[in-house]
Amino acid sequence: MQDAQFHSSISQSAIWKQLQARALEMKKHRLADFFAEDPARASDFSLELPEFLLDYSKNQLDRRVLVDLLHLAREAGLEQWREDFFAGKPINATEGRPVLHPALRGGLAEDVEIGGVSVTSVVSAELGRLKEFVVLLHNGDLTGYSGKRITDVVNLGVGGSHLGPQTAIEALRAHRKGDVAVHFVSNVDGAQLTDVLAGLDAESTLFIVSSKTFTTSETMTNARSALKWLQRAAPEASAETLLGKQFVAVTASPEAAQKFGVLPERVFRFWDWVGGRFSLWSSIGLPIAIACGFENFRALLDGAASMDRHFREAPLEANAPVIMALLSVWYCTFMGYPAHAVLPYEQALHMLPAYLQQADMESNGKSVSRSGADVGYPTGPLIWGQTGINGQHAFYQYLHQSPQVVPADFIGSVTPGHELDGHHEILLANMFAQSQALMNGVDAESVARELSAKGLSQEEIKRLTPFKVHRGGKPSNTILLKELSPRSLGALIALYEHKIFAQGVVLQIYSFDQWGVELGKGLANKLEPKLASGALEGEDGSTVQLIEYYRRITGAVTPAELPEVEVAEPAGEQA
Ligand SMILES: O=P(O)(O)OC[C@H]1O[C@](O)(CO)[C@@H](O)[C@@H]1O
Repeated sequence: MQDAQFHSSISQSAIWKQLQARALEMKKHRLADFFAEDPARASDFSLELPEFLLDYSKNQLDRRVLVDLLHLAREAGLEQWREDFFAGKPINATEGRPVLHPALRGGLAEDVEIGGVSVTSVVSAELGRLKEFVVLLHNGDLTGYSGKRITDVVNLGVGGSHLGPQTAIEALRAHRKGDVAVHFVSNVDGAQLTDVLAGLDAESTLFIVSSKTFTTSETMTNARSALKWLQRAAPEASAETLLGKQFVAVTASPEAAQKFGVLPERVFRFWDWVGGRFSLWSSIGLPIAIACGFENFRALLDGAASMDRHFREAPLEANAPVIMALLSVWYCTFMGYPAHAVLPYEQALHMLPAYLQQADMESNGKSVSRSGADVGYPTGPLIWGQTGINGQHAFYQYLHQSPQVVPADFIGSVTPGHELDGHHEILLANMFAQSQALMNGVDAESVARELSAKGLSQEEIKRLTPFKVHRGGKPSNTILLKELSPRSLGALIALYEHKIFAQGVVLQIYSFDQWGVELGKGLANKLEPKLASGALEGEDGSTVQLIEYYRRITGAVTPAELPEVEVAEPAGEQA
């Protein structure tokens, strides 16, 4: 909506062209040399916020590029978009909605009304209900059909209705409260529900059906199977009783939840102005409040609100989410690096890469600009990763020596989340060493020196050197938390949320819709009834073959009905 005021096609702007030229120039520059050329680089290319230090000095750019990127952001109207976002304007234009997840954590400067209703007041009323429920649960006042106290909670939800809560609960291991265990089932593969239920007692298990739409087939199928499990255990109890006592719903569609049979007082709601992948701050966070206590959930919200304030108020050049967004734009769009690794050096953050995969890729994996035209440039990286130490012994080889450059975020904490001596120093030393190694590499001369010191012959040195050279020049950010707490986790996740938004604004795409996931959902619904029987006309050859194979193996149709399929001779055994 602001495009008339700012550059309507950012890739046609002079600053865009300048950045393209700068990218060619920067590719020739040795990353490690930036520090010698610019002694203040480490501190000037860093931001210290209350919860963490963001060191972005190990990136493949100099001050001029940074200035140009900030210029690009201004030309794209980022400051205006930021204002509209916090003011509750309908910036999710393809769905005609505002985007107000900051309101869930007290992150707005001023209240916003939607349909004449204050957002702040509905949020605080719902939080109050959540708190009461958690207190009842922790006090042992909630019972199952037989009167046994609820000891286990199973969250049935997928995507944003799963990843946020589980990521946060894992991250806050050291902050668990109460003795109610929380479990997650996200996959419609019945193996997961079967496994989780195998360890549980039907008399003392509560299910949370978490679904913004309350139509997601995976979640609804799991919910129906969970009810059947209860019914098998308690044939004497009515479905109404079981649903009333042992089901809770979290949804933006309360009518659908009630229709399913959940009692109105057990339906916790959120709103269509909260995107699924940004919903952990809403009632979707109920499992977090159960596992870690309401106070810790509140601290998580407060941490995120502090990042909202920073993002809202800090000038672009001192704004952590903006800087991270611009670096991502730089690599993905100008330098042509399609992937970005998230590497937590905290076991508790092991689910963060998966969480950020949804948050970032479902938001910015787009190919149409806000005008509806083909965007013509990459809009966001492929996010991947896992805990750094495990990655070091798996895929870091690729990071160090592949010709592909994969920028990375190293995330660690100064304070350990345990009491074991010596571990944390090794962990942090590894984190610092890896970003240093990726940046500096090791040249042929140094390799040869090292091999010679080991007494190798000149011939051997010559033969081995090329394999041991690390070209370096691999960029990274380091986010060093003071400690991993509910508050710092909130700030960290909100940092990435705003990075994602700012990147989308600069690249002129809509970050808050996800039409790309609808196609597959629709086709799955269409194919599901065809698995067992029915005509397959109109389906492509591969799909027909897969379904026919399925039918043959399951015996869904007699072999006589199947076309001849040539079966290849088994090949020799392979590793
Ligand atoms: O909460 P729901 O409506 O079940 O949706 C789950 C997830 O599915 C998606 O729509 C993608 O398929 C996500 O955006 C969302 O988080």
